[in-house]
Amino acid sequence: MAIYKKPNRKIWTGRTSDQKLYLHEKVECTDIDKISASATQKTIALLGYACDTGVKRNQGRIGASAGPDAIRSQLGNMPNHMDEKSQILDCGTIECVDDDMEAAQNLLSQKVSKLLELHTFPILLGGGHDIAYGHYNGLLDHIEKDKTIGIINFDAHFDLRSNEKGNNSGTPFYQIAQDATAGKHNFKYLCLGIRKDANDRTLFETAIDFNVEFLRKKEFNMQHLDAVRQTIKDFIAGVDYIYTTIDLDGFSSAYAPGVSAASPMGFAPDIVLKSLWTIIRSNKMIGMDIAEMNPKYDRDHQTAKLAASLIQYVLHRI
Ligand SMILES: N=CN[C@@H](CCC(=O)O)C(=O)O
Ligand SMILES: [Mn+2]
Ligand SMILES: [Mn+2]
Repeated sequence: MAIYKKPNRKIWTGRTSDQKLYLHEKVECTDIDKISASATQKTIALLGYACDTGVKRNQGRIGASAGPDAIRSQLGNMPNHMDEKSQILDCGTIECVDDDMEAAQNLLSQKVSKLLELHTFPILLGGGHDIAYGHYNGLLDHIEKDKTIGIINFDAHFDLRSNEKGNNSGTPFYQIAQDATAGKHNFKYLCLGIRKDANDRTLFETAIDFNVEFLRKKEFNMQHLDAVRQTIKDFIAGVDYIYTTIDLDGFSSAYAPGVSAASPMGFAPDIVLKSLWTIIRSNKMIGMDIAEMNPKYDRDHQTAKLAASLIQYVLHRI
């Protein structure tokens, strides 16, 4: 079972002003069914995915179910540089009940489709990386049947583990690839930040079998900025829409200690921001999420602040 929990206004606190200088003053809390957005207005819709069942099933450190609220808490106190006419909505959270991750993914998909129908741009807050299966399917259900969604994943991991023994936080892109093989859609997947010390040989083989494009962490840094940009641009040119997913464990633990699987050798934020800009400029992005936020292992809210900063970066530019 899964529950849709309405947004909690109380989480949105921070410095106060009479000019909406801070995001908690700009955010409107609204039930998805009560959204009144228009196609001419830019509306960002935040939706939480409070689930770490996939992490638990994948033998990881649990705690990511508290991720969405940890990100909200940090985002609220950030400066608001959004256009006056644009809106940011907190649309609540999907909660996983009795470890029924599939029900949570399913409900998430339905809500994502609804958010697109309402002309909003969804930014989802995780939660384990199983968020990706629910998010992608919600986007897929909304778009025209002959169109292709390209997935851009910032991650240390492919998350292409077989789901033969069940679904978990390490299987979402394998599940999407399997659905594609069954004829549901095209599978186009670019993974940025892959490392040999974080993926075994079989995962590299699976990636090759599914024609996954990827940049290793040694190629995904500011020294290779032009090549990174070109890879992203070429990938985007071959698809109709982009779904962006950021797994916080792709970042080095120096930047993101609060994750389910620690990553000392991960990438740095600067190359992610440059990449996000390339994606945003394409005007093809229809959804984005931030996964694996685990406040239990965070230090000084550093990871939650990083997640909030990434969202803030997108808010002003999309
Ligand atoms: N979503 C994360 N998945 C990683 C976890 C790696 C780890 O536990 O060290 C994976 O399955 O590869
Ligand atoms: Mn990862
Ligand atoms: Mn991942």
